[in-house]
Amino acid sequence: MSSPAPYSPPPPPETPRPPAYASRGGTGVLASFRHAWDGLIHTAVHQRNMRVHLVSAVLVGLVGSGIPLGVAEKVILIFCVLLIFFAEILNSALEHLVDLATRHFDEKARLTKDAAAAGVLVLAIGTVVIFVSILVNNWETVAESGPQIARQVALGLPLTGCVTLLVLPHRRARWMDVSAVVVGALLLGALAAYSVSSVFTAVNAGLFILAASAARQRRREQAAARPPG
Ligand SMILES: Nc1ncnc2c1ncn2[C@@H]1O[C@H](COP(=O)(O)OP(=O)(O)OP(=O)(O)O)[C@@H](O)[C@H]1O
Repeated sequence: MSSPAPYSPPPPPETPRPPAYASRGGTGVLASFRHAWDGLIHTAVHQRNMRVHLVSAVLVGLVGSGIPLGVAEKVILIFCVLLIFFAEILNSALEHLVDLATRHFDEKARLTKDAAAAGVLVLAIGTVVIFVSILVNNWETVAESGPQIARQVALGLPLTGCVTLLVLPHRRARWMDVSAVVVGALLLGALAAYSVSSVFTAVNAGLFILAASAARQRRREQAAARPPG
């Protein structure tokens, strides 16, 4: 005769939580884009690793827009960046799915989340290896690009600082975010004027818009979570 299953107390009733972001209706193509954009912003706001990828991608973009690389190298770098973003977004989706299935410790839940996180890790390590190999293979070009590198560092590091500030989860005064957007946009413009690759300039502009949108969404969520009065 099989022994009765051990008693486990019923889970505490879940307190209703406000939606992470306002759900927008609609089923058209435009609505699909908006939902996808909301998902991207939500991942950037709530996933620490996504914020790390975003800042790292800006650094890759600065290298790509400062040093003249071949088409193949550019395509590989952009593809790696996109692949990491894709993996992190999928990892985040899986985490939500697991949390939806169980709010308790569960071995299968742990395996699922760990496997999804491993997928991102493998891609991130691969990207670093590819990035270093590309720089080593183009070392002559890199060595000849001293002034360009100095300019990318002078303009690019403050831009990276602006993006980092925008994605940081800590509460801060509104003027800090506004200043980061204004200064970042000016730096982007200056970098675009000297860029050797319009594709990487566009990538950095896209990442900057993503960081600014994440900052705006975070402020909205923080304002919504604040007790009234
Ligand atoms: N329900 C669960 N049951 C068992 N282990 C869990 C559960 N939820 C999370 N874990 C473990 O905790 C780790 C972190 O899970 P969490 O949901 O906090 O994701 P996270 O910190 O956002 O992860 P990541 O660093 O991949 O973004 C998981 O990789 C897993 O090992």
